[in-house]
Amino acid sequence: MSLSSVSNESEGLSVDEKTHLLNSTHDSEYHVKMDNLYGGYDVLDPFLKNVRMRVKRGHIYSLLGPSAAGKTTILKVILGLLTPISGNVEVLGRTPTIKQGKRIGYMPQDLALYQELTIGQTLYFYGKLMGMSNSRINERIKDLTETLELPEKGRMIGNLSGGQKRRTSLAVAMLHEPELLILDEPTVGVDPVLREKIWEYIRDLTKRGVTIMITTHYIEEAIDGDSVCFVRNGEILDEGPPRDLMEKYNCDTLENTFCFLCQQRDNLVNELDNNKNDLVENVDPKLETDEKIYGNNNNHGNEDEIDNNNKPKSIHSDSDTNYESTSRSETEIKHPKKKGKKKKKNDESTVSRVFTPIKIFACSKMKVEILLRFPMVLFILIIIPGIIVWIASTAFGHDPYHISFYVFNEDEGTKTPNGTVHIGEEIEEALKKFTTGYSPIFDLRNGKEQYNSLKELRHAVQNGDLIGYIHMKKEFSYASVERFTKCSTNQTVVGLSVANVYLDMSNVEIFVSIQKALENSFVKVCAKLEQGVSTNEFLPMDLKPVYGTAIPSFKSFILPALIMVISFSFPLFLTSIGVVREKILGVIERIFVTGTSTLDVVLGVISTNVLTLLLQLAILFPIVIYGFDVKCEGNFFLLFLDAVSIAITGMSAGLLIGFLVGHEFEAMVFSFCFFFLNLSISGFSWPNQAQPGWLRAISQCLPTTHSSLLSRSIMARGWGLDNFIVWRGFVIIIAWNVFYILLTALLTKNVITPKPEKILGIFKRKKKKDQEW
Ligand SMILES: Nc1ncnc2c1ncn2[C@@H]1O[C@H](COP(=O)(O)OP(=O)(O)OP(=O)(O)O)[C@@H](O)[C@H]1O
Repeated sequence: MSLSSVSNESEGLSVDEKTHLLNSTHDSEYHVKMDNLYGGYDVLDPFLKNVRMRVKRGHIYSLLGPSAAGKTTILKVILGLLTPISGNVEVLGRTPTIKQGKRIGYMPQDLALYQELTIGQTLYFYGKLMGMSNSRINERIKDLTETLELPEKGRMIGNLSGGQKRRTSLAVAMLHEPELLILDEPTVGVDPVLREKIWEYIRDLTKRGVTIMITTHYIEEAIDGDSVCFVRNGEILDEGPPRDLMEKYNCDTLENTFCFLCQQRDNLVNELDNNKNDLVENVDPKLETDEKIYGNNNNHGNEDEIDNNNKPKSIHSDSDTNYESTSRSETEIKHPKKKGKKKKKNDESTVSRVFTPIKIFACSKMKVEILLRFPMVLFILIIIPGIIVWIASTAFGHDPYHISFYVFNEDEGTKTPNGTVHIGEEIEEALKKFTTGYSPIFDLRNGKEQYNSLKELRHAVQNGDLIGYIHMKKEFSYASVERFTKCSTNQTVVGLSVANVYLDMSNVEIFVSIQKALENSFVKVCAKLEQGVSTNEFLPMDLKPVYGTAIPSFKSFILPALIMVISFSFPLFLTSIGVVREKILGVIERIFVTGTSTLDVVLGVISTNVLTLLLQLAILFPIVIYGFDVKCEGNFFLLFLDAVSIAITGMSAGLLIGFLVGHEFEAMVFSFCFFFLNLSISGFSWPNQAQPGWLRAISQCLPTTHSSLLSRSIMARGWGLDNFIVWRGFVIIIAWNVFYILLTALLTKNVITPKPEKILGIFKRKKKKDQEW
């Protein structure tokens, strides 16, 4: 490779990376080297066993094998998406990490494309993640459109044919002209003419020093490659130039060669199984069997690399690799050495910045472009919180009205010096007048023909025809006058002056409203009996509000917290389900392979969601403050900050859930549980002060509790950042954000890590594939 071509291909690389590229292109004959590699999705049961391979620079290397043979798994190790359990692996002269991005192009087996983006938007997005300039991206789009016969760049991926989608996916992998191109079944669903063109194109690429690793089901197309590698059940059967292998095993096709190798391997395994009992004592039969199977059958094409004992030579000394060079027979599976201590100098160049603004912008732009594909959904998404709050403001906080209540008034009245008084009737009148914002609370039904006895009334309440009734006895007025004007303490008099109220108490809010209305009606009527005593003075207490109004409104209590609940829940659900969808599509993996960090993705998601949130709040706040007269006594900016920070908490929790689970259904269930747990103890609808001590302690740690408290404190109390409760609330919310984001970054450090999958067995996603070709 010439220096000029190196500089051409290294566009967008850091100085370290460029230096390394120059060194590596001169130093290394191989772009991929693997020795004694064990790895897979289960630490205790590695799928890849003793894999050894050599991929020469500028060669086309085909991985051939049946479905579920482990071809994709090998590619994932090379891409740094899967950490090996033991053994050596070196890609472009380094231990692979997902940060090697720009030097590798990857076309996954699944399309891994956003169906809602156009071809141009997709290529622009990945180009930006690769650090390419706009003009370079446009040039490459033009080249690739010609070479791969792509449809015009304005076409949406979702509307393309299977073959066109596959070619677009291939174009993404080739866009930045990588040194190593990894293609997982690029020719599936592509017509024979185009398949030939793709092979011609990749052959052409190899002339420029590009290495191609390709998996294919069309086994015979690999005949034109430089090397093939037969894989079965996670083992390499043999590798080498295709025609050499055919000659070696005396077969006329590659397919027959593969069948021959499989047969040979099965015979060996059977033979070993039969002899198992004869094996020497004290030798672990499994190890012995493994050694014979994996050790002796590694008849690779590069025989110069194999020592006299037919064991592959270690290409690297222990000092220049992160993994111990060891064969399975020498020692049990060893875990990778702790990284960092013995990090190669080369590896340091792969440590990219924690986040890159241009990548964040690219992620955010791509999300906005997808959102704009669904204008109706976007519109609903923006106005729906406003509608929810409007409906909630209309429904919450008012006293119930038109409650079916019966007054069973047997009171016959009594004579006083001022005339005859009918207290029962007066109470009935007072109850009738007791109205809420809309209507009288009570829908008094007192046609005596309807209910003639207390028994009938009780039955009506039991049947749900009435919510309750009040019974005033014949002597009710007489006894009330005796009790309140003459201060009689006679027990019979006191008993007769009591009206009995029977209520369906199953609904606490209705009970409280009825109780309040009854008490007020009684206070009004009975206070009149005490001459010269006004209604106010009947209760020797005057309530003066410090915060809020003399008659507290439930709306002022619930709406500020509801804004925060909405700000938290929408991003939580949308993000968790969105991330899982991207994971299933394979785009997350593809994005990570470009060297994009978790933080870039997270910040991209956050910035898009904050944009949506701003629009939501622009509708929501005016509805609450102007439409429903819930005053904001404090700093409006702080209230806004509260909503944004709890929304980011929702997003980061959603990201964490999304990265942890493997299916949309799981994401939905986990998000629901998480949301309702938060909601039920956050004091949103019932004061935290009512919770038992242990629950209160938990709720005091939750961001949602503090967000609700903050919104009420800012709106009703007018508190600012000088108040301990306010800044403590912000600190706790921000701390949770940092925690969720760091945990997500940690879990996605290696996109597929065996460890979390092992620990969280329920998240394990097993691809069940039959072993048939
Ligand atoms: N994420 C995963 N978690 C657990 N097991 C997995 C996962 N992905 C693949 N496997 C399993 O690993 C084995 C090898 O799968 P791999 O995808 O490497 O096969 P393949 O040779 O690429 O097959 P195909 O040609 O059908 O794509 C299979 O048994 C598969 O079920």
